[in-house]
Amino acid sequence: MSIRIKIGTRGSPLALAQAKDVKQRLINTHDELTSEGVEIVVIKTTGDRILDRHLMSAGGKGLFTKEIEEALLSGDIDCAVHSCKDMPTQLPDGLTLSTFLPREDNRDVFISPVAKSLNDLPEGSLLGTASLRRRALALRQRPDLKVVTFRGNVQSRLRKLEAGEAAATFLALAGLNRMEMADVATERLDLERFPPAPAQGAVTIEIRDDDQKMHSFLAPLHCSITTEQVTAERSFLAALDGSCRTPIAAYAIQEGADLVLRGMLLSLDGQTVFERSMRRPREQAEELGTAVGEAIKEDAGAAFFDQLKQDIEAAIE
Ligand SMILES: NCc1[nH]cc(CCC(=O)O)c1CC(=O)O
Repeated sequence: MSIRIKIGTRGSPLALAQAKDVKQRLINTHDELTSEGVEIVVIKTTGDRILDRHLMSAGGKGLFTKEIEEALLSGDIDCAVHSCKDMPTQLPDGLTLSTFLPREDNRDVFISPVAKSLNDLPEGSLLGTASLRRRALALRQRPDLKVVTFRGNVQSRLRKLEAGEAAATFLALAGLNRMEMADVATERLDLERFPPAPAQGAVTIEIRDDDQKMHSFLAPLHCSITTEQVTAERSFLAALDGSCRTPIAAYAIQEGADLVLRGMLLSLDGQTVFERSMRRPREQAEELGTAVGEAIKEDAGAAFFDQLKQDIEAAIE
């Protein structure tokens, strides 16, 4: 009997590259599965339609997953492939992130036609980014820069840069690698100086949580190292702010039997930075994320969060 699987995904070139990668991995690990047996179903999300407003004023991360999750719950698709960093920390009832693929490089890159590095940008240059984290990290180093919101997929952001709408932008190296476009990067930013978003560089597969068959079917694709890292990073995010309206960075790495998580919270102008690094046994990834998040929350204090909220509301259109 032939197997048929429907994989749901957004339609951006990056999302399609990731869905095709999952399809290929499934075919490689399941002899009984043919290319015709796997259908990639492109689903347009609210987030893809809203291009005129800042994402966060329109409602945040869930906008890119809502329609896909509805298709999953209704049985129109069997699984959904996502960039893990775009996933809200809370999923709808009945759904779960069952599988994490081996992680790509999680660093950000700096891209500019006019400067070799962030430090080399002319005084007062325009930076194009919609990410509060990238904005804060850049301003921390270069408070003289001005920020303009860059939305849309990787290709459209690069077109805006080309058209001179900003002097520089930042992108995730992972996405560029997956689209074989890493040569557009001007400078690779190191993790210490420019820490990534929680879960950056990881692809995850979402399924119905009672779908044992799909869970076992996807098992050969699962990477436990990535799962530990991403679990710690997302639990850090959840402890601080599940809504992603916060300039937050985090990355976890294994050191022997331990997992070490570095988390960072910044003011929008990058001039105030709270950071913590903690270690726990690898099987306590979730607790590690919570501990780092709680510690930073306490360091920052309620007044910091009140001010941050005001700054963000004033900054986004
Ligand atoms: N928000 C869009 C998004 N979601 C995931 C990636 C990159 C791929 C990844 O982090 O896995 C990107 C583009 C970018 O930030 O450059």
